[in-house]
Amino acid sequence: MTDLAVEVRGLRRVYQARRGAPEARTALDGIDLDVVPGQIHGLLGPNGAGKTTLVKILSTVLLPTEGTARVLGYDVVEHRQDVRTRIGTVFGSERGLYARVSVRRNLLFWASLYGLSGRVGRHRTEQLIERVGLAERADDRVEELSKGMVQRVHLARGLIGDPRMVFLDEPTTGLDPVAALDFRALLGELLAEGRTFLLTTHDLDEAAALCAEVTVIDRGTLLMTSNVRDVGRRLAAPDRVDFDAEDNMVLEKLRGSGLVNGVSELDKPGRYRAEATSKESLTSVIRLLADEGITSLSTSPPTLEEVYLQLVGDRGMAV
Ligand SMILES: Nc1ncnc2c1ncn2[C@@H]1O[C@H](COP(=O)(O)OP(=O)(O)OP(=O)(O)O)[C@@H](O)[C@H]1O
Repeated sequence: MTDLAVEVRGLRRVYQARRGAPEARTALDGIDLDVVPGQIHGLLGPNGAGKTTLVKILSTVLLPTEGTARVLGYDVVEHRQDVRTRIGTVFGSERGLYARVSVRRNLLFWASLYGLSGRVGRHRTEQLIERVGLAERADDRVEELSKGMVQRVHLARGLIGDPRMVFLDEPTTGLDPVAALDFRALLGELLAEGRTFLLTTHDLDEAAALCAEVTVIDRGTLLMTSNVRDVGRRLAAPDRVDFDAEDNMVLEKLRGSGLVNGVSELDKPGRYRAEATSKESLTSVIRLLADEGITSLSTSPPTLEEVYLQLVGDRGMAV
């Protein structure tokens, strides 16, 4: 028995050719993934990378073509029901809720689908309504709510079975910044209760802020799994050096040194960023600056966004 919340090995999924789609399409081409319990694990990748396909297999909605996937120790094919009763799914789209029915009745309905008894279902429903901050709107129809409120109902629905593992597919898409922050704060609380989340998102700042680990996939293959803090160190990309300079001479010297790819001015006037050509040249850049009497130095590894862009490259826009 594994201690991992999600353990995926050699997972492939081919969508077979059919009328209207004459060619078979390989959405996942041998993915391995480990998700440590009690964390938010980010799943990143451009459109069509295979993220939704992976999440659908993990939530037992779709069968794999090859390979294995276990969720909370249970095989998604052989122990489908064990997986289903222990997971929650929150998809960013509007599916899964009855627009003309109240928040409360929607949740009661999902509680009964989950097999909760009337009393437990009612209790859980009231708890979750409170939890997601919708007590005053509980009798409103879902169609009368704002997008952010609907997302909260989705989250409440995903939590109705008190799942240990929650799959979130772009949960903050379309939310205003304040609503997105609220949503993230709520995730933080849920995390503290010992749940595990697999979060699909296109928002790299969100991933960097929320996730302990991130996995990047593209064209059905894994490009990287990394701890978010170490993500910048995963690439050969060299660090940057930020420094204050009053004198253009220093900038010219640096630019002519062959040690940097470029020097650019940052938001603050007089503060610059030099990108070293390699890890080795970084030391020489620092020495050169120090020799010029510049002491206000700080180095930083590439951000998640920079790493992502380097991995995915111009595939970001191409499908
Ligand atoms: N039902 C389907 N039938 C055929 N091909 C499909 C089906 N669902 C997805 N695909 C294909 O599988 C590939 C992966 O799609 P998937 O939806 O998993 O990507 P994604 O990473 O979730 O993309 P996005 O970020 O756009 O949501 C794509 O090429 C897509 O066209």
